[in-house]
Amino acid sequence: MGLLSSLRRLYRSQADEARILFLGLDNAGKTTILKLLADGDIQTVTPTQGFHIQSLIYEGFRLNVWDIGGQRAIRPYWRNYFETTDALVYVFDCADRHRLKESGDELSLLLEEEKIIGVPLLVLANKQDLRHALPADE
Ligand SMILES: Nc1nc2c(ncn2[C@@H]2O[C@H](COP(=O)(O)OP(=O)(O)OP(=O)(O)O)[C@@H](O)[C@H]2O)c(=O)[nH]1
Ligand SMILES: [Mg+2]
Repeated sequence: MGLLSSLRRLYRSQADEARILFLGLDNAGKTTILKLLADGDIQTVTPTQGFHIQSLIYEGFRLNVWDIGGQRAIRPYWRNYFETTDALVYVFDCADRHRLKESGDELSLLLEEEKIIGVPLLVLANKQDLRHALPADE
């Protein structure tokens, strides 16, 4: 799977597991992506209150993904999860054009955080199946 191999490449250590942080605005699709990767049922996905941990195994490598809720009230708690993170995945809802700026602003704030400096970042342009979605390269 492309995303899992990308995450594996982001993290070049010899260790056999990594801690990955999934962030992005509410409704971006973080939990859905993880459930799909884990072959889970995406019909039952509801907004994440707090956080959810999903373990994914890729070619013998374990990714422990911390999926944090993106609702505005929860965002101040994102920083509590920065410590010991090996990579950060930031998910954009490309179909929600009204909130692209808000999402970009949150990402900019994140990148100013000292604990995140040097942590590999993967930006995921989600919801590309929707006709009005902004293409990933934009
Ligand atoms: N069309 C489309 N819908 C998607 C996609 N990914 C997620 N969704 C839908 O987007 C909605 C929100 O998905 P979630 O996975 O709950 O979003 P989240 O980022 O985890 O949201 P929070 O937990 O509130 O931070 C759900 O209705 C999903 O079915 C996608 O790639 N395409
Ligand atoms: Mg969620």
